[in-house]
Amino acid sequence: MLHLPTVISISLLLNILIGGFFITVYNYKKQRCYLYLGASCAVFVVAQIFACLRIVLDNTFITHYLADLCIIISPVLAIIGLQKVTHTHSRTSRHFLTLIFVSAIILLPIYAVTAGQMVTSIIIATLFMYAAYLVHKMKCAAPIQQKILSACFISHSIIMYIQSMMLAAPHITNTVLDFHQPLQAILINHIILATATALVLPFLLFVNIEEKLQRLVNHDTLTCLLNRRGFFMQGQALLKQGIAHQQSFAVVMIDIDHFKRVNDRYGHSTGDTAIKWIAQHIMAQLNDHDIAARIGGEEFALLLPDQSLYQAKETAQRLCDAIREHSLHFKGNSIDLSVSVGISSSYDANASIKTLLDQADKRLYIAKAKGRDQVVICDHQAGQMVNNTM
Ligand SMILES: Nc1nc2c(ncn2[C@@H]2O[C@H](COP(=O)(O)OP(=O)(O)OP(=O)(O)O)[C@@H](O)[C@H]2O)c(=O)[nH]1
Repeated sequence: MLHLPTVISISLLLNILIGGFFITVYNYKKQRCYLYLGASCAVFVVAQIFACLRIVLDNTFITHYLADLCIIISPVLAIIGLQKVTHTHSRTSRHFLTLIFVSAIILLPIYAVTAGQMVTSIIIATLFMYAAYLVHKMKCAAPIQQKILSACFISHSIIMYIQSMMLAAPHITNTVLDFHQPLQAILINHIILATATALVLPFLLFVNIEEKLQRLVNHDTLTCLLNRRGFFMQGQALLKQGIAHQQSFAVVMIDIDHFKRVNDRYGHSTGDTAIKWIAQHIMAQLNDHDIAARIGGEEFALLLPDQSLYQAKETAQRLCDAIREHSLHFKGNSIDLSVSVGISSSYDANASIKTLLDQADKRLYIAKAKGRDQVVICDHQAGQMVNNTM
């Protein structure tokens, strides 16, 4: 069996370090999830100190009542911190305050007897189950760590339920049962699991935040499509993959016609709505593996894997038709829009997103020059231009 004072000392030290780390991050980033997680570690440390005082202090109000209350408050703070990360905190914080208040009242007459410990175990077992559910629901790019954290919370919850049953057993069966050893083992497990949870949590949070930052860096906030950077990154990866499978690729450049007039006539906010409206039309034409981006003010780009030039032309044509045939209705105005499209395609193993985009841009320029609202798939070649004029 592990030596209890050693386990407690290591746990205290780790929780102080991790709590201090969270508070430092909070001071730097001002994100309240870190404050709650830091506070959770701090309260866990206080709970352990209160509980350890049993050795030298004969005051059950501090060593049992306050210790138990802190043991309940610590996971509550961790859960609120987790909810702030997952944005699921809307109304539950008030419920947690009520839970702490009700626990404080229930424990008051029973904290010095076994029932107090039992109630505390059941409350924190339930809190840990809820925390496991929150972690399980989290969208995260670190599935292994997410599973480890979930497993920590679930096993913690199970041992707390077992502890409450062991504490209740002698009273229910009316016999003297000696659970001293197993209860001590549970206490050690409880301390180890709480500390392990505090260790895995920061990693998961940083992966989560890194993911959000990546999203912000690679996506356009107005349309939620990829931005130019995201298009180049994802596009190049997709292109490489496709070349390995000898797939063809089409790159499509789309530009809204006379967009300046929309801004000048209806205002910039209507212009923004028009950009979003066009983005929705674009999304409606895409297959699962296609990628779409807003690569400039009123310029969009698509990468259509496994589509020939002519298949891409059909897709672009459908898009042109849909935009022309519908009007944008906004703030009492009915606005007619159209787009011009240039497409390039390649089977070439040396093709890059940049060269395909440059070629598509050239063809887009031709579409504009030819009168807009049309798809062009070929440069001037031998005096002939293959295009589709409306
Ligand atoms: N509302 C809004 N307008 C934007 C945004 N980004 C760029 N623009 C506007 O888009 C317009 C682009 O104008 P131009 O490049 O002259 O092109 P155009 O008027 O669309 O004409 P053609 O492309 O030649 O058909 C400019 O007026 C920009 O101010 C944006 O995010 N929101």
